[in-house]
This record gives sequence, C-alpha cells and structure tokens, in this order.
Amino acid sequence: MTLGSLVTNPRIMKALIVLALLAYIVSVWGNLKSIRMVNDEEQSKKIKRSVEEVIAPLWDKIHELELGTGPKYPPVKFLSEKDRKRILITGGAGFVGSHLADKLMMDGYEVTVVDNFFTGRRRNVDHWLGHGNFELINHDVVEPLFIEVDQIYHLASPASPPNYMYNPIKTLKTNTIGTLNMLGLAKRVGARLLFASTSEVYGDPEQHPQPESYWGNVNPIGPRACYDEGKRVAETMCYAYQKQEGVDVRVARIFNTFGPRMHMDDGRVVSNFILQALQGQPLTVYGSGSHTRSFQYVSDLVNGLVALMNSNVSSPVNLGNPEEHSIMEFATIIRDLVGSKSRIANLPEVPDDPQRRNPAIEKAERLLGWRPVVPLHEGLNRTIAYFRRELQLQADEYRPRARLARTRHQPLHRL
Ligand SMILES: O=c1ccn([C@@H]2O[C@H](COP(=O)(O)OP(=O)(O)O[C@H]3OC[C@@H](O)[C@H](O)[C@H]3O)[C@@H](O)[C@H]2O)c(=O)[nH]1
Repeated sequence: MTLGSLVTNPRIMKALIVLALLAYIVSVWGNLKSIRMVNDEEQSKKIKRSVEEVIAPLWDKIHELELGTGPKYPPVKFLSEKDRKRILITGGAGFVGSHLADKLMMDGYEVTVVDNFFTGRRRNVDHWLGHGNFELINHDVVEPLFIEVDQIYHLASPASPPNYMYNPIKTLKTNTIGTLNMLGLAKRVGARLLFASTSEVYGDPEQHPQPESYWGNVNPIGPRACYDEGKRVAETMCYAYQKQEGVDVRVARIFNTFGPRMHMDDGRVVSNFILQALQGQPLTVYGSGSHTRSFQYVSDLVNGLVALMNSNVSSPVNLGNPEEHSIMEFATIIRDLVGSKSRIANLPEVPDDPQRRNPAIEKAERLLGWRPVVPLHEGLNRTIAYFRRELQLQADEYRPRARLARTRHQPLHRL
C-alpha cells in the first residue's frame, strides 16, 4: 500500500487526525504542569520567608532566656537559707505594702504578697513577678489562709477615708475577721505579726501631740468609726492573742503618709491637691483649712515598720513625721511646687474630721533609733513627678479626677 493510498483512505485519515489531536493535548498538559511546578516553588519560598520572619524574634527570645538576660529585677541581696526569712505582707499590692515588698525583696527575703485588689494594684508589684523569692496570691484576709511564714506584716485594709467609708461593713470585717485570721495563722506557724494600726485610733484628739499613752477620742457611731473602731479592736485582738496564746505581736500606729503609688483618685488630701494643681482645677479645702496634719514620706514609714518588726518592742509605737501644717498651708505648698495657678476653694467641712494631728515620736526614736529623714518638699516633688508620669501614661485612656468627700451639705457644691 502506497503513502498516497493511505492518505486517501478516509478511515486511516481519521485515525491519523485523532492521533495528532492526542499528541497536541499531551504536549499542552505537559507545559501547564511545568508552569505550575515553578509557581508552587515560588509560593513555598514565600511561605518559608514569612514563617522565618515570625519565628526570628522568638528564637532571639529563647536565646535571651538561655543567656539569662530575660526580665530584669532590681538588685536583690543574697541571704543564706538560715537568714532568708519567709515574710507575708497582707495588702502587699497597695501603696505602703508594695514599697515594703520592694525593701524586703531587695534585702534578700522570700516575700509572699496577699491582696484582694480592692484598693491594691497588680502593677505596684509586677516588677517582681517571676522572681524566685516572690509570690503574689489573690486572696481576701476575711478568709483563712494556710501558709508557712516567719513574719507577717498585716497591712490589709482600705486606708483613705472615702475608700473605707465606701463599704463600712467590709472595712470592719477586714480589720476584725481579717486580723483574727492573721493572728490565727501567726499562732499556728509561730510567726511574729506586725499590725498596721493608725493615728485614727486617737480620733479627734484632745491631747497634742499624741503620745502612745493617749487613749483617744473616737465617735463609736460616726462615719469614720468603721475604720477607727476596726483598728482599735484589732489592736485589742493583738494583745489578747499575745497574752492568751503567746503570739509575738508588734503594733505600728501610722500617721498620714504619702508618696508614689498612691491612687490618684483615692480622695486623700495629698493626692487630691496634687491632681487638682496639675489639672488646673481648684484645690478643695474642707472647712476653713485651719485643721492640721503631719505628713511622712513612704520610705521613712517602711524603714520604721521594718525596724519595729525586728525590735523587741511589743507595745504600740507611733510612726509619723512631726512637721505639722494646716491644710490651707499645705494647699499653697503643693500649688507652688507644682507651679499651678489653681485657686483654692473652701467646701463645707466633713463630719468628725480630726482637727489637729501630730505624732509624738520619742518612743520610736528612743527604742528603735528611728526618725523620718525625707524633707516634706523632697517627698512632695517625688510624688508630683510620679503623678505627672501617671497622667501622661493615662492620657489616652482616662482622665482621673480628685475624689471629694461626702459633706454635711449634700450635694457637693459645683466648683
Ligand atoms: O480634698 C480634700 C481632701 C482632704 N481634706 C482634708 O485634709 C485632711 C487630711 O485628709 P486625708 O483624707 O488625707 O486623711 P485623714 O487624716 O482624714 O485620714 C487618714 O488618717 C491617717 C491614715 O491612717 C489614713 O490614711 C487616713 O485615714 C482632712 O482634714 C480632710 O478633711 C481636704 O481639705 N480636701
């Protein structure tokens, strides 16, 4: 059969056309496949690149941790096992408690902070989180606590008048049931307990300055009674446990204290005046402003608490700075230090407000070798700097306002 006859044969011709078509399809499919393979390769390279970008910082972090260059803590002294006491601070995330935690941590002790975060804040102690000597427990002292410790600083309680008056029953429970629970713990584990009492046990004092021997002048049914009487009965409990159960107790009567980490809007006079001066608001003086207070800086107080805890003085000791000012003087001092043009506004006086307060500190000087050393202006400047920073940090989120007391003449005047 010749080639010509093959081409002219229609059946063979059809078969040749089908074959040619098949060959074409196969070649097109082959080309497509090779194009797809090139795309796939590029895609997987891209994915690999972006995964590397995400993972790289994690590798750096792991490397950092391996080298021990992770979170940086303030320098901590090394103490041998024998000297490294286990210390509990109730209310340790609060204003005074967190400064005390700093000191005890830096001195090398094992510190357990217990707080219910009613007025305490996690960020006051978050620079210690993760440290081997530090533990933070979210717990309310109104419930019993079972841990092993050598010393207990029992500070848990709201301290600013608007805060402690906000829920008087809770303030009473914290100072009574809470103190019973902590004394029970001290008894069980043989720990020494220091109770943070207050100058408010002297009420509106008729003796001036106030020595520890003064019994006070407290209205037992007034608006401040939940705190004043709560603290007074807590002192009674300490000495009952000492007498009946042999618990080793210390009682610090703490006078007005200020410093960084005070709540900006907790309603105390220092925080109110600084905030008002920084925001150009009127400084609110309750009554004529002739009543007096004596203010100590927080680091002085912390040194006093530690000296008292480690002393052999078990009767109450005043801790305060005897430099006394009228509230009106105090308003002008703060306004001048802030450099503010705020005016001073006199509001109605608050009920049962103690008229004069000044600590007699001879006992602390004689028996503890302690006296306050930070001058008022220096402490105020540090506190003002802290409030300025806080206001900047919070500028985008929320504008704190000074909190005003409830007065005899409700509602409060508009300023
Ligand atoms: O805006 C304000 C706030 C307060 N004040 C006055 O300033 C004085 C001090 O008031 P604070 O609220 O700071 O503190 P107080 O002295 O009343 O109570 C304090 O006493 C000692 C501690 O135990 C407690 O921290 C707290 O109860 C009071 O006379 C108060 O009436 C003002 O005039 N204007």
